[in-house]
Amino acid sequence: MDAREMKIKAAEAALAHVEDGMRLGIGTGSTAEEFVRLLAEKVAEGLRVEGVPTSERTARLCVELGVPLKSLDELPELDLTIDGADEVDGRLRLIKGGGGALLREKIVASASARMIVIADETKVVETLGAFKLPIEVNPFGLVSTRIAIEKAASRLGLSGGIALRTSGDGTFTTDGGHYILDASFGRIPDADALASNLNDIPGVVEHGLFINMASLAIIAGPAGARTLTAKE
Ligand SMILES: O=C[C@H](O)[C@H](O)[C@H](O)COP(=O)(O)O
Repeated sequence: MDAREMKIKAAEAALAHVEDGMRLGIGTGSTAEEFVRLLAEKVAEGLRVEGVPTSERTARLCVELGVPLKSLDELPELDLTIDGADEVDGRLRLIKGGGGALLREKIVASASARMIVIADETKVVETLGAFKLPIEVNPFGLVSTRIAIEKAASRLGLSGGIALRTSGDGTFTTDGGHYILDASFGRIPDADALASNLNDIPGVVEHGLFINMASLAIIAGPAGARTLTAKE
């Protein structure tokens, strides 16, 4: 089974959690897009759902495939969000934002009664941090904010490069008009402490640590899909 087939397996298993009439948060990324394709087939067969997309990219795909959309202001409380992740640990803590959609993803997941993560086996880790942690920042005061992040990380014994994300020949800009700093910490032994320290930095708009948000992860490997629930 190749990587795409594993993503489809995880997306198929997630679809089983979608019920008629649900208000859905719809994630961003290649795995979430497999979910959108399968969801669109069910919508064409008569399933009634309303989706809130977590990015302009996801919104475009939903419109193209006929998945009905609303804004989060129109549907401020959602039943379920289904989204991908860049890393998942045993407590279902996540790193997200590889595609730059972390802010809207976190807002939408927070507005949802449940969040299910879909991913292939390669995303499951013992300790978060091998994937560079995306940190969304306000362009104003970028250098000061980067220094504040370095100091906060250093207080927790973390070090590593913090790079401004680029795209093509310019700076990558999120749907919200912010920049992303990708932090190469390598290993984040205390993700909860890092999340809380980053939350305290004014120039940080949001970070890619999703803690206590996912209630279930559907992980697909060569042998099929399995579910993970948070270990106590
Ligand atoms: O900003 C992007 C999102 O957090 C994605 O859900 C994450 O990067 C995983 O994407 P993919 O399914 O393409 O690996």
